Amino acid sequence: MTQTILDKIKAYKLEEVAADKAAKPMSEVEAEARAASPVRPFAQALFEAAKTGYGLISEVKKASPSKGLIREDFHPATLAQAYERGGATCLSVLTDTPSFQGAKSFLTEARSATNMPALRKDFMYDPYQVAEARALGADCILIIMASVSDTLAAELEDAAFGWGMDALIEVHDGEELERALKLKSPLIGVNNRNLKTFETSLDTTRVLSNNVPDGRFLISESGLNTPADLADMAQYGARAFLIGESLMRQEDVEAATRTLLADPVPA
Ligand SMILES: O=C(O)c1ccccc1NCC(=O)[C@H](O)[C@H](O)COP(=O)(O)O
Repeated sequence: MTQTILDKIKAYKLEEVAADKAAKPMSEVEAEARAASPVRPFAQALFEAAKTGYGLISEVKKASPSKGLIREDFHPATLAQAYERGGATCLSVLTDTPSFQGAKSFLTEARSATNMPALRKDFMYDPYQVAEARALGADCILIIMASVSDTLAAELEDAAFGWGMDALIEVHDGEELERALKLKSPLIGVNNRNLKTFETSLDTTRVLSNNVPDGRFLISESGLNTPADLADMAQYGARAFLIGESLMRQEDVEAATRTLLADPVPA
């Protein structure tokens, strides 16, 4: 069977984590996590923003497997500040290096330059990475249901909650959504991009939104470009969005963020 990009990422990520553990034991990472900047309320910030407008998780993203280099002029702290001035609610910072040209330090730099809560955007397979996320200052972690078992997803979620963080549970189809709903987190991210094929369609949110029950908070992720896209997704119950590429391609990130959020459809 051919390997998907997710399989490849998982393989090198497990090696990376094993090397990290050998270099720095869990006890040291836990000590760093305990000493880190206090947790900022990620989910709560989105719930509040969605009452009167849209919640925006603005992504600090230099490159991707599907698009290659997205932004040459890339300074995480400056970009994060532009997002904040433009009205974003939260940050998402890619910390994976091989596929996204991200870095762990980008998370700390971006978050500490703003007052926004931050998501560690990475591929999580081990509670060690969750403690490390907190040590870097993260307020939320990502759990990609396409890439983990139910048991591991619950273990990662428990670890995040144990550190006082939130967990964004990401799904792309009905089966993953059903599994995600067995977890406790209210944050359900529907990724419009199929991470195995890169095919991106807003139909993913349109279809899956029917099966997101009351009490869960729907976040539409990927492939969102315009205010009309956001208004469209809002008709399906998504009042928060995770957006990277379309904002990262703008010269004036602050103005582009403001424009995107300017005219929300009423809640
Ligand atoms: O973006 C990719 O090409 C990608 C490939 C494989 C795994 C994950 C990938 N992206 C992660 C994301 O989900 C997006 O960075 C995020 O939702 C923002 O999407 P966009 O606004 O389309 O940059």
